[in-house]
Amino acid sequence: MATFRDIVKYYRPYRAIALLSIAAASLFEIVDLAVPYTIGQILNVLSGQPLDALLQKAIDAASALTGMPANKLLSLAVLLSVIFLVTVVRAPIQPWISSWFHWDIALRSRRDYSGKAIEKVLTLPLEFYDENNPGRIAGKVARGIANHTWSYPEIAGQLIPKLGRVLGIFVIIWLIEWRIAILFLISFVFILTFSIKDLKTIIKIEERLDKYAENTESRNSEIITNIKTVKAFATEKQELKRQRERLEREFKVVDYRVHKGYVKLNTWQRTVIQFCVFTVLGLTLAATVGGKISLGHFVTTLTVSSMAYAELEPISNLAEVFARRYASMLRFHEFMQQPSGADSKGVLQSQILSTSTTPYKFTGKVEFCQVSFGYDPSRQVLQDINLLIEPCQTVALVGRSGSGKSTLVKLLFRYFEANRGRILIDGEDIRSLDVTAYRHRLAIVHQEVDIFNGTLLDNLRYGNLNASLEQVQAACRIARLDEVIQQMPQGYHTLVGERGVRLSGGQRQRLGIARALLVDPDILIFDEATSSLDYESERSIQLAMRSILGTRTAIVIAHRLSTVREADKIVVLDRGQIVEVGNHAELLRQEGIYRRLHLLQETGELL
Ligand SMILES: Nc1ncnc2c1ncn2[C@@H]1O[C@H](COP(=O)(O)OP(=O)(O)OP(=O)(O)O)[C@@H](O)[C@H]1O
Repeated sequence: MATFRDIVKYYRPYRAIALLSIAAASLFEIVDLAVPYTIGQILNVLSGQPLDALLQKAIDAASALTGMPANKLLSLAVLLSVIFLVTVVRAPIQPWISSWFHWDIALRSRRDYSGKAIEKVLTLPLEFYDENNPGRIAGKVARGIANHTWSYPEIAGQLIPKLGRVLGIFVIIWLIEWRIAILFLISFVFILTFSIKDLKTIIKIEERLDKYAENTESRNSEIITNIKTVKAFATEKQELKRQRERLEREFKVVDYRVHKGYVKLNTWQRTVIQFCVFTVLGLTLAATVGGKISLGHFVTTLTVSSMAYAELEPISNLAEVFARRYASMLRFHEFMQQPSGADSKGVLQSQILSTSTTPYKFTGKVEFCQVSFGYDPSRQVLQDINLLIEPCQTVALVGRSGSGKSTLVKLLFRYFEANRGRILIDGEDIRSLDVTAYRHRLAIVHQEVDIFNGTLLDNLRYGNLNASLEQVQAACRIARLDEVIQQMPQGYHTLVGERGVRLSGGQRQRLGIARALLVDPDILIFDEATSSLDYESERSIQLAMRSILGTRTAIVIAHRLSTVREADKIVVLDRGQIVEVGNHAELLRQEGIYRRLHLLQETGELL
């Protein structure tokens, strides 16, 4: 569970400058108190009452220095100079000494943590993304960072200096009349203690609210991502109703619990404050009438104590705003504490160093030795997998849905680590290799090929930024994408993705194949690459694949057996185990699962 301390740690790199700027801001707030004090003393000069001893000494010193008599005029001149110093002279200095640094630190920290959040996003394990949708993650990060940025200047530049000012006021009143100072202190402690108690309760509700907001955002993002399904099933009304209910629930908590909580807090605070101001007025007046304090001190005490009580409202507002933001800052911290994936150790460092690390080059021989794996260790998804893939062989993985085909590939990519057994590439355990350099030698064509916003060329070069145009064109020819590109308005420079031309499913897959080829991988994996296409697209992709197979190790996961007929080795998986291995003809003779699947498809039925 994250705490306030964890949040403060975000500013640790700027500790020294933060402490200095907070001290400077507090000092300026305290120096400000010289104004009501000096005005009190001016009143004493004007009404012929004695000045405070220290001030009188200063005036005598000024008289000695200038040769002027220590009269009313000199006293007023000295007092005015004090006011000039702490107001006019201070004015241009204050923003640079205090405000500049508060925002500078907040903005630096925002830059640091935005970078760290992206780092986290890039290194979180894949299963995290299975459990949390993009809307939820993006919302958490955006709210957390924004709230951090706004909170720092308010706390460091306002809340703490204001508390410093209240402390200064207490000292002034103490010097004038300690009994009033005690009353002032008690009232302050009382108000602040009860305010903090109330705020703690409200923070708890805010935490709940933050979770509600996250759920709503998460569903919004799902609606946007799955809008085609929403429209196809005509569930707009249903979605709207559900979101409205969520918003209503959020509103009720915000309005009746949080907002009402703040108004109640404000109500009693104001009443108590006004009562305290009134009491101080009564006591100070009594002390003045009783001759215990001068008229100047009466004015000073009354002014500074009113200033102090007036500070209570902004202090409480700042605390309130902080409380509203606190929950999302804690949640952001919890997100940042998520353990990075085991596969990501050193990923970012090795990417930076990639130019200096020697790239791997494999023949493409892969061995799975007694590999067992379960996402949840108590439920094995793969059991005792033993499989040898020779260099440049084409191996097809076949089996019912959920039999573990994709999981096998995920293990090969090191997205997850096997619970038991080893995976070897050219005889080396893949766990002993640098994960980034190793993955650079692998490429996969997914069923759904991701397109990034940019030109076709950017998308093709995604895995290999150094690929020349000739290499790109050659890869596109093999992937049979060249004829598609020729028809595009700007050829390779046509914008695709979010703000560009929409590509069809088949075109996307061919782009995926060309992109994978440009990496020149030692092992190429086709993950059900043709299962969602029409016959013509499927055929052109099969032709593309045919010209690649045999040039490197290839693993094909396919539901349509027609695409794997020509594989050197077909591996049939069933409930996480290899049950049959052989080529097409051999497996047909075995009269096992493969033959049954084959017959099912021959008769036109889908798996
Ligand atoms: N991230 C995950 N967390 C937990 N269980 C998972 C995860 N991914 C897959 N599984 C489970 O592991 C088993 C094997 O899934 P896998 O995706 O490897 O099968 P598959 O043979 O590729 O299926 P399909 O052909 O339908 O894609 C299934 O029971 C599935 O529910």
